[in-house]
Amino acid sequence: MRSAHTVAQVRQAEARLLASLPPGLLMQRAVHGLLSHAARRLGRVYGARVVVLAGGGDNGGDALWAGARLAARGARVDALAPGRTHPAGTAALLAAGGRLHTVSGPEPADGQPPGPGTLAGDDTAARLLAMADLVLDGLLGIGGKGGLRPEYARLAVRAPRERTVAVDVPSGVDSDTGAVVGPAVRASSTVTFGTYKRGLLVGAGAEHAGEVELVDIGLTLPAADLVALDDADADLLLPVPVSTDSKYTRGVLGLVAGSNSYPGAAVLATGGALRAAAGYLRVVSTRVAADHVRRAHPEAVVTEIDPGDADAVLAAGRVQAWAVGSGLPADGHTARIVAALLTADVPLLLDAGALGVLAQDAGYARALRERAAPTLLTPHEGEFVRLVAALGWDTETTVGELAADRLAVVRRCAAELGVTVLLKGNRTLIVDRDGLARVNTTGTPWLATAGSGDVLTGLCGSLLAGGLDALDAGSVGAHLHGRAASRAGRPLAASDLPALLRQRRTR
Ligand SMILES: NC(=O)C1=CN([C@@H]2O[C@H](COP(=O)(O)OP(=O)(O)OC[C@H]3O[C@@H](n4cnc5c(N)ncnc54)[C@H](OP(=O)(O)O)[C@@H]3O)[C@@H](O)[C@H]2O)[C@@H](O)CC1
Ligand SMILES: Nc1ncnc2c1ncn2[C@@H]1O[C@H](COP(=O)(O)OP(=O)(O)O)[C@@H](O)[C@H]1O
Ligand SMILES: [K+]
Repeated sequence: MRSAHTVAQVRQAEARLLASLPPGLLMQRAVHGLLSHAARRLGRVYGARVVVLAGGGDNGGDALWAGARLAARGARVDALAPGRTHPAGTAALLAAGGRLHTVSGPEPADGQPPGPGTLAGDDTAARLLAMADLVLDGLLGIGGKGGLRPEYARLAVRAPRERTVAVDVPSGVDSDTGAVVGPAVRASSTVTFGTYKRGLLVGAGAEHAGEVELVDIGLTLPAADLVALDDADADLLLPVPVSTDSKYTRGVLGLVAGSNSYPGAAVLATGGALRAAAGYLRVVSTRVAADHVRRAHPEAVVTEIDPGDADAVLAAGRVQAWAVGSGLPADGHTARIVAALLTADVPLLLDAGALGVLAQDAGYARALRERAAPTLLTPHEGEFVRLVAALGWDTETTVGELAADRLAVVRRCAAELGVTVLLKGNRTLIVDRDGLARVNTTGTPWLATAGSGDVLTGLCGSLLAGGLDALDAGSVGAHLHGRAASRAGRPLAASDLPALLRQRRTR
């Protein structure tokens, strides 16, 4: 399990630790981790060309110190700085034979840098970066605020992604939100200290960070309210049958999905549901979709209903969870079924057409809040925006806020509706009514294909029926869904996913 913390939490933990340690020791712990990572990436340090991008704070200090250690081991190290630099780090680099260039814009005819070293222009900076075997991005860490200033931005955009290691966070990425406003460093790996910063796991920041390595520097942090599951965590949470189980005790899922227009959604959701946790699957569909499901999945128990026949849905039989919406239109028929299922006292997953129904009437908010059993909503971003518009949120503002602080927006929605929200997309977020959050780090952009969300619905519904709470069902479902996608051929079709869900089990 990877835990993420805010800058404020890191600062507090750092202050406590600094008071008990000799000066500079914390930075040296960070430097030690950074150096190991850099040496591993270089393979051979002696003779390698390394460029350090050095901002004015401690993040620059980390990078300069690591540069000094690499220089001492025979690397050719050039530091490029937009202005003044960390004094001790600079002294260490120069003493080890590294060079410092203050980058001033156009090639300088003459002039004095603000500190030691020489003045250099953009062309020199670009040449050194192009030749570098490795670039350490120490422009800005958790002290960064707002978009990069122009003199920082010029260096940031020239760092070659495939050879750049970000120190703590990629410069230009907001450590708390993952938002990227304007130019920012894109790294192929990031070495972060003490804990994951939220911005490394969520939003655009996750994409800029590349692979993230955590270096333990001894910080003591509070329990995290944002975590990412690893394979082992998902495996442990996954319900497995025991010798006393029957198909009923493993959990029965009721899946209301598919329509004449979208029968495939029912087939896909059924495929996902059959390879998760439930021991018995009741699929409730109108005629065309019901026929498709029967043919594709003989093990599903299919009840055929007339459109909108909510009584027939409830009469399909006892279930431990309902999942409704995949392939259903957001119309009056679906509204009747949604209204009936909202009153059912078992966990309920609402997706696609069911979310469309909720978005048409603010009155559903009350029904959601009044439910005693867990509720999981699984919108993609468009569905999310329409859903919260029904709560009176301004659409344009919501879209902007999703880019600026995705986690905060999903938290607000989950709290307001008293439900767990799974917001799909790259780095799917799962947030419960109390604000506890998970971010999914599995998957590939090939999942952006019609129907893959239907498989996820079946999967998460099945996990709810198997007894997981909504936060676990959503996050384990998203984790397994992404893992299946990583194993799929390319291009991926949504119908490839169910069979690939089968291969992961270790228990
Ligand atoms: N916490 C820990 O446990 C440990 C932390 N460690 C390390 O310390 C790092 C934090 O260092 P930090 O506090 O010195 O901040 P840092 O990120 O270097 O930036 C500050 C400078 O940036 C400037 N600046 C700000 N915004 C800007 C912008 N948009 N564009 C341009 N400039 C901008 C700002 O200038 P000012 O606005 O004040 O003029 C200031 O000079 C942390 O990430 C980690 O690497 C490890 O060594 C040990 C353990
Ligand atoms: N760029 C992306 N990277 C990783 N996963 C993605 C990306 N875009 C979408 N996904 C995933 O693909 C699935 C798409 O679901 P959804 O939009 O509901 O599709 P549909 O409704 O057609 O089934 C979700 O699980 C989502 O998280
Ligand atoms: K950085």
